[in-house]
Amino acid sequence: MGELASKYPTIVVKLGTSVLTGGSQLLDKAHMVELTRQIAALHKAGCEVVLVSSGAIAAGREHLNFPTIADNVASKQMLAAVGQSQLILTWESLFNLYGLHVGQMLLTRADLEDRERYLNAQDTLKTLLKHRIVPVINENDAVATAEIKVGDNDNLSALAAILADADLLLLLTDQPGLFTADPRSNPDAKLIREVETIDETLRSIAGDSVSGLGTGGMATKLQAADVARRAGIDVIIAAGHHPDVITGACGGESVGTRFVAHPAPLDARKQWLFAGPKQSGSIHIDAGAVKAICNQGSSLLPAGIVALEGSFSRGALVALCDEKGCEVARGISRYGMEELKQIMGCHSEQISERLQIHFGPVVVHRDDLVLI
Ligand SMILES: Nc1ncnc2c1ncn2[C@@H]1O[C@H](COP(=O)(O)OP(=O)(O)O)[C@@H](O)[C@H]1O
Ligand SMILES: N[C@@H](CCC(=O)OP(=O)(O)O)C(=O)O
Repeated sequence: MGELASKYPTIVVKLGTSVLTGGSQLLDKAHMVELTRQIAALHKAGCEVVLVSSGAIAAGREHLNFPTIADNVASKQMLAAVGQSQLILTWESLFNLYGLHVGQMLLTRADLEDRERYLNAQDTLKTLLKHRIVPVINENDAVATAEIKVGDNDNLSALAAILADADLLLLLTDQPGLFTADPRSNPDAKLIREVETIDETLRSIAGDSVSGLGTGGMATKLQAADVARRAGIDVIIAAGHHPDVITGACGGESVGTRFVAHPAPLDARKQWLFAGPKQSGSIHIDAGAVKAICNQGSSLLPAGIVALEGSFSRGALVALCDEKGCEVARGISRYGMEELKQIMGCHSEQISERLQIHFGPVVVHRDDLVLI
């Protein structure tokens, strides 16, 4: 590596709308130059850097001179369609200052849900990196409907980090990190420097976005951190306006809130399982099954099922919930909802008596299961 030393060979930097606009209604181009300079320095030092850039909707509003339009999905999709091209033009011209090119990748959940499409997206991303082009990722807002949307760029950036096999996910926002409460409404809130586990208590302090600019606030950043650290990726949430924040974070300086990567990360297929598809239903299981799955590494058998929710077919991703309704695991069901209605609560040997076609004694195999 060159003069600048980075602890992390592959980095995903996510820039929220709050950073790109500096809280205003306009893209803050001067600050975008500053962010580009830092990314280019890392690039020069030999790092692979992926950018997840929000700001399409804000850029569209600005480019159309703040039009009076209906507040609905179609209007937002129009703004995103106009703004995304402005945004990518801006990034391309800024990276050109440093002799670099960008490559645009617009993704939706549908691109990541299907394992083959996921692997295709991964190939494109890795080829861009191999050719030293800076991938710039955003959600494909212009076409994404609610059903196929990731919905926020924090979660999208965690998926991008998994796709890129990144070592660090850097979430840059308008706050110095995760606080003990939303600092906008709690002036006494304290910055949390390091997080080792993400649990319900931590989730309860991470609120939504109140600025009207961002999507998801700290709540989606915590979800993203959870997904990424389970994949063995360090995560830092920090202020996008902090001087040299990108180069500093990559050099190992203490900035913002750091989430330590899980010491025993999920393997590649389970990372995809946890991060890619949406659950299409829930299987409620009894206390014995919870214990077997969570403490003994067992598969789910029909005997432990007490109730079913939603509608899903064989091969779908489902949530496994305990008797209180809390999700304890997530996995691929080898039986569809209608088949499970007939075999729930029964012993595996009875499956063949109850179903004409059966797919083995196990409903969710331990290899297709991720604990929450
Ligand atoms: N515990 C918390 N610590 C820090 N910020 C919080 C917390 N809870 C909620 N927030 C809010 O999250 C916002 C950042 O998220 P968001 O508005 O979505 O920005 P971005 O565009 O960067 O994604 C902050 O402005 C803050 O008001
Ligand atoms: N895809 C949208 C941004 C969605 C989003 O998550 O925004 P943010 O919370 O600002 O990162 C856009 O480009 O406007």
